[in-house]
Amino acid sequence: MIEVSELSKEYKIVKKQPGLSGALKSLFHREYMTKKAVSQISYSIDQGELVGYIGANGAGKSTTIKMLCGILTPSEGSIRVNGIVPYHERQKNARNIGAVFGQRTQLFWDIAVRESYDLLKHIYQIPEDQYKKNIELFTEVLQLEPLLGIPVRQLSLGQKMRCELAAAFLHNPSVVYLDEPTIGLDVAVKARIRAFIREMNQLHHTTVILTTHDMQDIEEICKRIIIIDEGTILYDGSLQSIKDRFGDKRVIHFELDLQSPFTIPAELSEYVSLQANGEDEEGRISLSFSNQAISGADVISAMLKEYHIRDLTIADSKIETIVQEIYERGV
Ligand SMILES: Nc1ncnc2c1ncn2[C@@H]1O[C@H](COP(=O)(O)OP(=O)(O)OP(=O)(O)O)[C@@H](O)[C@H]1O
Repeated sequence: MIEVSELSKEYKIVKKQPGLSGALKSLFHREYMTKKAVSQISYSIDQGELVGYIGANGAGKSTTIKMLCGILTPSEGSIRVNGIVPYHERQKNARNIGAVFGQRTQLFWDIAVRESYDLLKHIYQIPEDQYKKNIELFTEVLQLEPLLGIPVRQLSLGQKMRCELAAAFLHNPSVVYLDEPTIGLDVAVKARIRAFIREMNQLHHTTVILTTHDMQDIEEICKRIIIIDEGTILYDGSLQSIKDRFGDKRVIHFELDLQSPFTIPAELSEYVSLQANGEDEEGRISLSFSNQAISGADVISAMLKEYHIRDLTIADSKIETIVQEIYERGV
């Protein structure tokens, strides 16, 4: 139902000249350079799939989602969503999709939430019974009742996000794109939002493409993940198979009293590696290793012999660790 083939997107950006004279010069003569944000990606997604679209900052996730929604036109390649080319038929595509983009709102700022929903009902021509049913269900699952009479501008971030999600699903779209739907929210609101997304998928077989930096979102919602790095796909497959493949990876975060720069103790050098961010001024470092090769207890005891450890935490979310490893070292 979503077919992406050899998709690329380049941005044309103005080359900045240094200093005031450079700024003045560029008023008259602009030099451009291109930035390849997405490069030759291909995949297909079936109806009803829950896909996590993940990658480090600047990897190309939002650019891809914007092309899927029809907001941006690809530089090369093609997209079809339910047979529609989104950037050619934006309006037709919009009837089939829902979207939530982080901080931006599709609700009307100055009117009560319920009135925004009424307007969306007219825009999408949602039949009365479907509208009523959805409002009732969404109000219950997302606990919207106390919010419906309030203008969007008076809502907190978490309240607004719950209202946004309801708006995105109101017309029973076949695909919903969610860009960071849980960013900055408290644990209870995150849980409610995740439960809502799962319920919508079960009820209507809605396809959900979710970009997030929160690996708990991925664990709780997605069956498949696509990892993107510098515009290309690093991994596309089931969450379970990546866990099976990399599930032995562990990370321990240490806070050390360092007198000199950190070096890995000789007895660990074969088994552990220092994570890419190295050490910070507080003496914090992270070591990753395979627990097939060495146990966490042995890593800690070797560290204790050489360093004074102020504190340590063992990374608790496996997928978090795996993804960090993949971002740093590839698949
Ligand atoms: N409008 C734009 N003009 C020029 N370059 C852009 C534009 N939008 C994004 N980019 C660049 O394209 C690359 C991919 O950006 P994109 O926003 O798709 O990444 P992302 O994976 O969504 O990142 P994040 O997790 O930080 O949201 C980045 O290098 C970014 O600087």
